[in-house]
Amino acid sequence: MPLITLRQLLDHAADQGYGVPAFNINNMEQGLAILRAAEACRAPVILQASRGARSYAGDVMLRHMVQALAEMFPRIPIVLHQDHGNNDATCLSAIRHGFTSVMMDGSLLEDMKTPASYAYNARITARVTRAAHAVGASVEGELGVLGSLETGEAAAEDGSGAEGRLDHSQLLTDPDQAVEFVQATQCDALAIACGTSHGAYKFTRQPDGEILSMDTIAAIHAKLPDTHLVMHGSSSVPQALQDLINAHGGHMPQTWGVPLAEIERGIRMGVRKVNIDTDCRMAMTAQFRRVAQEQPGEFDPRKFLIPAMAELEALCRDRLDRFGAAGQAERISPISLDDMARRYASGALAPRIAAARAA
Ligand SMILES: O=C(CO)COP(=O)(O)O
Ligand SMILES: O=C[C@H](O)COP(=O)(O)O
Ligand SMILES: [Zn+2]
Ligand SMILES: [Zn+2]
Repeated sequence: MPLITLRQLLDHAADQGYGVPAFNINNMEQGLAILRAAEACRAPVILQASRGARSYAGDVMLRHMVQALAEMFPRIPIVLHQDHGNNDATCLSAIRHGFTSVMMDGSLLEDMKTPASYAYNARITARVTRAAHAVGASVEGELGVLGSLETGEAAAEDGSGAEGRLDHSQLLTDPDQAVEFVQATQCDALAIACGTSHGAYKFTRQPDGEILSMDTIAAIHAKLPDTHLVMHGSSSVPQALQDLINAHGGHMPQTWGVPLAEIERGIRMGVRKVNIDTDCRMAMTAQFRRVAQEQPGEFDPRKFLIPAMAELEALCRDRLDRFGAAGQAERISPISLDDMARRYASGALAPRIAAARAA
């Protein structure tokens, strides 16, 4: 089937009460593993490419790769989403290359390091949303800066993250401002900050409410019950993968990610898109290390990539299952971008925030 939009998928997920993992993709092996998982559990899926992925693989390669996946897995609804777009050009060029959805991350300036003002964020997100909706594509905005409530820092290892120390007011999305932001920008989905951060080193202990603020999500959902919320930095950093990496020559200091039970709780509170990259990286790397150590004479890359794909497929299957996306694929028939554009133009897809105003 043709690629579908994020908005169509998340409206369905909200209606049926499930969440959708958004897996980052850079190459064919990740694409095959993710789609094999989706096919096995009959789930829709979001593939997202960062700016780093676009320069690693190239826009033409990514476009054709995802088209090939859609052709190979015709029963699976696929969204192709730009992860952390930093300006209009990144988002609009993604749409030109066949992405059906973009994230305009105006919580940081274009350098993706400097926290931006609310006014800047609202202005650029509204502008990108107008342009994207004119051609039927969806937009995810972000309010609040991702970073650790333990240290006040964003993970430096990753392509997108604030530099310097942040205070609690920056690290936790303000629910009232979230209402204002959705109204001002008309975005389709809202990424929120609640103490998660990108990369493997999110928490120095099993997180509790002090350092992973699920209450923030509950408060935003209470004010914006119809807005699709997005959790970034949602890898669980499984102990088994840390152990597998470390047992085969790796050196990852002990760390904790976002417990799956907390993500499941988030899904019950309006979280519809759950961003996972680090876990996918760890799954493949663990198998690369295992094969390299157990078979030091091996030099065929496929002998590394085949078990790496199997490990990633198992991880993706687990997430699609646990978030409730399994079995949903056949319930979705694609709405074209042109039709989505008409629906936006008619006002039918405008954010519903009356309940928030009344509160
Ligand atoms: O949020 C992400 C991509 O936008 C990925 O987060 P992780 O680093 O936790 O996988
Ligand atoms: O935004 C976070 C993702 O993990 C993408 O990372 P990347 O920029 O290294 O591809
Ligand atoms: Zn951000
Ligand atoms: Zn992210």
